[in-house]
Amino acid sequence: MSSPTFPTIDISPFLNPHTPTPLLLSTATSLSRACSSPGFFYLTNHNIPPELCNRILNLTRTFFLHAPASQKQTLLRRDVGIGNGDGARGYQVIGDNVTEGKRDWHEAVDFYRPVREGEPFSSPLFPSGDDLEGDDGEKDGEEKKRGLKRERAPPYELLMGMNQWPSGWRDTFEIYVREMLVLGEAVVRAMGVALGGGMEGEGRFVGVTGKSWWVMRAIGYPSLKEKGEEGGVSCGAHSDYGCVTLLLSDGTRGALQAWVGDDEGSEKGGEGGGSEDGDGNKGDKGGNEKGGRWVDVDPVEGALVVNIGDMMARWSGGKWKATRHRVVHRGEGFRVSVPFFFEPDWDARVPGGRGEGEVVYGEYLSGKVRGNF
Ligand SMILES: O=C(O)CCC(=O)C(=O)O
Ligand SMILES: [Fe+2]
Repeated sequence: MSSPTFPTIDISPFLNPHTPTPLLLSTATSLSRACSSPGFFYLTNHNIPPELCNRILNLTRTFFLHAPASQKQTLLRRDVGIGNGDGARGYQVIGDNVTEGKRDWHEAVDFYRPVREGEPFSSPLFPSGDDLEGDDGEKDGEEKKRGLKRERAPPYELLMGMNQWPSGWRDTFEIYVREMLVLGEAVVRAMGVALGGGMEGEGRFVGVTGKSWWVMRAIGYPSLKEKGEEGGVSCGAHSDYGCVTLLLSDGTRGALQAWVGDDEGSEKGGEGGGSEDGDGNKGDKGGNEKGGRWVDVDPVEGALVVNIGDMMARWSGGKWKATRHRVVHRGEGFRVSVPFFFEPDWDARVPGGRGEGEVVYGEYLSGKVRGNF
């Protein structure tokens, strides 16, 4: 497969409060070009310390390769109504997801925004608004001081449970989440400028992502070769369905691939046909392979790989693409990646896409996770 020509966006102008306007505008223009086509790009000067990224990847690798089966069993994602299950958070074994009749050859731990007091607002999924968040990294100290912190007890509604942290992960990953939220906000400010045609657009997405219902997946991919699954996929073709995906991965090459070359990668691309995944971050699967090709999106030292999801494609009025991608790891070694999905607020209203009306993001996400779509 030929080398990718994915663009690089230096996001530092949007992280520095003293950046002169012309530089902000030119960054936004480059970003817009990258989001229109190919819909994947490298993000540099993002301010995430390299040591933190390494710690995240090392914790992930060590857990998947060395954690005792009993720990994985304890963290298992469970269905709503079963123990502490919320149908979303927790550990998934290899082969849990099936795409086009083939098992996705990865294991993963999924985390979501902690559920906080009074959130997510008017959702019928969470009518009381009374529960306090027990695993809230951001307000942890403050809540403890005020004597408010307590664990919420199961049973949980769909998506409303507690994050299941492997031992030794929580402190480091919560720092990482905070960094990702700062970065995500900078990226959507730049996107607002890009779509708004000037600096007045900068706040456009801040109001609908300020309480981002983020998702983070820590993923482990054994080589398909080692498992005798050469014909299979590590993660089947899909578009992400939220706003912006910020992907950290190890140095494995030739694994992540993006569909480049036609518009079929956008929201309703392809003929469907993917089966339910329930991963909490996947848009449409399946695909029509005419008129384009799969191109490797190899890791670049110090850069994050970024792509946009279906919700941002909708907000762009179809100008930008939620490019389909997949992972096919047939090389050597065990690959790890940690995508962070910077998503809309639970109650954000997102305009209709092709053939679909407006959606409230939390309801849309619930439908995806429940597998009704
Ligand atoms: O592991 C990767 O490189 C990408 C994973 C992915 O596309 C996803 O989880 O949505
Ligand atoms: Fe994805």
